[in-house]
Amino acid sequence: MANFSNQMRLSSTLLRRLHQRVAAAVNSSSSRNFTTTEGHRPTIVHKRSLDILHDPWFNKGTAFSFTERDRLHIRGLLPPNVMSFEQQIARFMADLKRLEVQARDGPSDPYVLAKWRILNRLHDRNETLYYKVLMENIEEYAPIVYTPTVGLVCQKYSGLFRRPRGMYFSAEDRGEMMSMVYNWPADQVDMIVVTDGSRILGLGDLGVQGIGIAIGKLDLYVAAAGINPQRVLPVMIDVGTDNENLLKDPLYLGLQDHRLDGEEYIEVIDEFMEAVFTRWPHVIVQFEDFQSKWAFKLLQRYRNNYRMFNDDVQGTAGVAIAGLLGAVRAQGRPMIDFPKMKIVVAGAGSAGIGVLNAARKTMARMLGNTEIAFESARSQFWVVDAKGLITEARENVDPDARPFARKIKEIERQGLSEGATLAEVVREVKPDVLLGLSACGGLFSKEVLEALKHSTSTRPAIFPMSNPTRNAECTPEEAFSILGENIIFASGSPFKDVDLGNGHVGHCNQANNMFLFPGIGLGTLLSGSRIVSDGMLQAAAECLAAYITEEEVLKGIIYPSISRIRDITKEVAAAVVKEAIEEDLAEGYREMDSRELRKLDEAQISEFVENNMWNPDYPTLVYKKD
Ligand SMILES: NC(=O)c1ccc[n+]([C@@H]2O[C@H](COP(=O)([O-])OP(=O)(O)OC[C@H]3O[C@@H](n4cnc5c(N)ncnc54)[C@H](O)[C@@H]3O)[C@@H](O)[C@H]2O)c1
Ligand SMILES: O=C(O)C[C@H](O)C(=O)O
Ligand SMILES: [Mg+2]
Repeated sequence: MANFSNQMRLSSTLLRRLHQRVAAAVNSSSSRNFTTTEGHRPTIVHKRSLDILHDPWFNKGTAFSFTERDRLHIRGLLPPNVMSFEQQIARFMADLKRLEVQARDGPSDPYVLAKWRILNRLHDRNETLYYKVLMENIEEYAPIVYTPTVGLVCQKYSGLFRRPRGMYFSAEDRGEMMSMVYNWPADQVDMIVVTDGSRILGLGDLGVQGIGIAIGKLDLYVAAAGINPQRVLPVMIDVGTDNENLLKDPLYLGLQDHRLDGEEYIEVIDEFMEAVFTRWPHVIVQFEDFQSKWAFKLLQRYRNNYRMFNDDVQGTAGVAIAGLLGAVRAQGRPMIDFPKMKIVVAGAGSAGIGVLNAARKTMARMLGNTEIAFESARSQFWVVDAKGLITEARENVDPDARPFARKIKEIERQGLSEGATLAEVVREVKPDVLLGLSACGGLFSKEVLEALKHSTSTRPAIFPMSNPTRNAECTPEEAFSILGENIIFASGSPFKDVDLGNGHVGHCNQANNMFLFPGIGLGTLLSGSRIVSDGMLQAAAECLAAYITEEEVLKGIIYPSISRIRDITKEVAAAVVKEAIEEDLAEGYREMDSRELRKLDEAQISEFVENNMWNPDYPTLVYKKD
């Protein structure tokens, strides 16, 4: 008994001391005061902006009200849906429970998400270490921070969201963006990747959750292009969502309204562009995963006035051209034979049309760049979308696809008609290349691949370029097992090489715009070009095509391994700088003004690029009072 009461006395003394210590700490702290339990006196804080969000004592995350967000300069630094405490708890619990469900789904699912979470926490804690880890293990972790896992992350973003990253501009922020942009703490921003979340990979409309793709792309900007991580900005423009599940989901972090459309939509994007280019006149804006309907329109609207490009339209086109030229070489033929290739493309969205336009232009250039050459190149393509083969007989054909609609007479001679299935088209056309940008997993079915056996090519090429993995039009196992080893295989998401037995290996290339966009961005930045010209994009694609040696190409290797991404990015950036100088677009970067730039030879341009790439090393820190 005596012992027990002694213990009680001891613990109450301890408690009292603890209280005294906390009270003393609170009183002596200059930045932290606490509300007393009695009443609702405000807490005085001496911080604003990200410092508040990064302080576990004060941070309320998505529960900050709009007036508080304005008061504390954090408007735009959080997703727009203000959540209650109860909703926050429900979101956290749903995420925790989901992990248990996934653990029963199969071994790979929880594994990749768990890796993403661990990497993400490191990203929040120590960026230098994060990028060091990513760069030194790029083959292993690019598929986690980028395609395909980033797709899963976007799908589950409401649950995974912890510390905000990047900026959110929403339809509710109309009229406010010019001031909101100053809430971002960095005075210099080199690269913005922006999405409206309307077509994330092949996963459709993911609304505000699409911010994950902008973050993933910028990870590659840092790791591959050496853009300083303090100068990248992922942006989500939340104009609502047409995803019915998200509209109903009480835990969704974005605006729960249908998407803005027409003029209203354009006004929001215009306002965003004006705001970011006002604060950072030299920034480069990469448009990412906008639905096709807007991808082309916005590109045309901004490309002559702003430093911007659309990765899905232009980056993908360049990567595909490089691969197609590789596929010609892999047959032991010279690149100049490219205009003879018969190409079937499944998918006529932003990516498919981007590839078709660029391939047609490349063919025309090789044929002398005349009107006739451009016209005749058109007949090398057969385009199949969700409604089948596109012909001139199609009603309401999308204006961007119209130039590729086949003439009825032509296709009748080939035994085809409007809306013919992909298998029918492949059977009749016997193409050299079958390229998929349809977001339709398994589209290259057994029947389609069997039909490709009759290709007139000595080494047909199969490009199931849709992402993520589940959306790939076929797997390498399916392609190699049906068509044998004498093919070229290139997919958008990574696959492992296939063991074909007897020491033979079916090589899996990754045909992903990651081999171009970081170099296009870096080259544009360092050249100081005011726009991203067709010539600069073409130079980037040609550089990628030339990067692969004759020996590799004959082995079926038409893209570099991702382990070489930093090196190829440096080369691509140098090619872009060179082209910008030749086109007289280069205005220079920092002390390297346009005159100095023009004096550089090829080797010096490469050196200039390399010297301006950020490396993850710890600098020495010294404290200095403001
Ligand atoms: N590998 C890369 O670098 C890369 C780059 C960009 C886009 N992509 C992928 O390409 C895919 C498409 O992107 P998008 O922006 O063009 O999308 P989108 O939605 O604009 O276009 C999809 C197109 O596929 C067509 N389609 C749908 N079902 C079809 C079917 N059964 N048969 C034939 N066509 C069909 C649609 O009619 C449409 O024309 C996505 O999965 C995306 O991840 C890959
Ligand atoms: O994000 C990728 O992996 C490639 C491409 O931009 C896509 O939209 O699929
Ligand atoms: Mg994309």
